[in-house]
Amino acid sequence: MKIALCQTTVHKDWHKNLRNAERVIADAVKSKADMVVLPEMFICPYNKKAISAAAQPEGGEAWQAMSEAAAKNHVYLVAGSIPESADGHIYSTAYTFDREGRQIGKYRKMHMFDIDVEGGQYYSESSVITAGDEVCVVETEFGPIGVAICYDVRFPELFRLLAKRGAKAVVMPASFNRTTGPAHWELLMRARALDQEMYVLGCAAAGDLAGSYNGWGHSIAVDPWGSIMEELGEGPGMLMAAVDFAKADEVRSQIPVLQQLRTDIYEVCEKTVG
Ligand SMILES: NC(=O)CCC(=O)C(=O)O
Repeated sequence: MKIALCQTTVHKDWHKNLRNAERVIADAVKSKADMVVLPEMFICPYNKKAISAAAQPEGGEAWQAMSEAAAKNHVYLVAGSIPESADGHIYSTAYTFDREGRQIGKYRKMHMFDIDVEGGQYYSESSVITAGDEVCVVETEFGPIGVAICYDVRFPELFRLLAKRGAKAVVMPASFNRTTGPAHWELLMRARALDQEMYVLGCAAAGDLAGSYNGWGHSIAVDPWGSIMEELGEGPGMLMAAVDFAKADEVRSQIPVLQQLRTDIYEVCEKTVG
């Protein structure tokens, strides 16, 4: 399976970002992508005002454009994240569409990026976004693929749940920053890949020093052995990762940590919410 990570620049005008997304999706398919992934909040700058202004319900203009782009290009599409308005809240939502443009997955970012690093990055995502509470795995003809978003990568429990649901690859729309990016991004992506012996593919927004958020870029593909397959720099670009689900099986059989878990002593289990 070929998965394209499209590291786009995010402009102020969300219509412009949608048109750009349509262009990069078509380009990725020309390069034979089976699935295209876009960055977290690819339609608007990553700040409270822009997120609130671009928020729209499921089925709204951005959803429609992405569904049509998936169908037109006959490709699976993880449409980054889009600010979704629902019940008086805004969620950071990753919709996944199949090759016919049907929605086959909906993931609302579960862990809020609320940090305050002395002399570095401050962010209070929960002041605008409401956290989701459902784990998401989408079915494709290649196998099940998990979806998570950016800060979620710091929570191994979520990745354990995704693996328990059968995921051998997890795709992650993301937008790390220049404080934690250089220190943690690669390390976290490799750690999660190795924990569950799965592919972890992070699609970040391009860095933009003139923008309101200090994005780090560096979209990355990590294999089930924990090796970096490829990593982009800060500018816009596309990374094409060849994902072979048999490789996850191979690593899992050679180092069978997932069978050696001491579930008699500890366990990660999913609680039913609501
Ligand atoms: N958009 C995000 O969730 C950013 C996460 C991040 O930068 C981190 O350090 O974690």
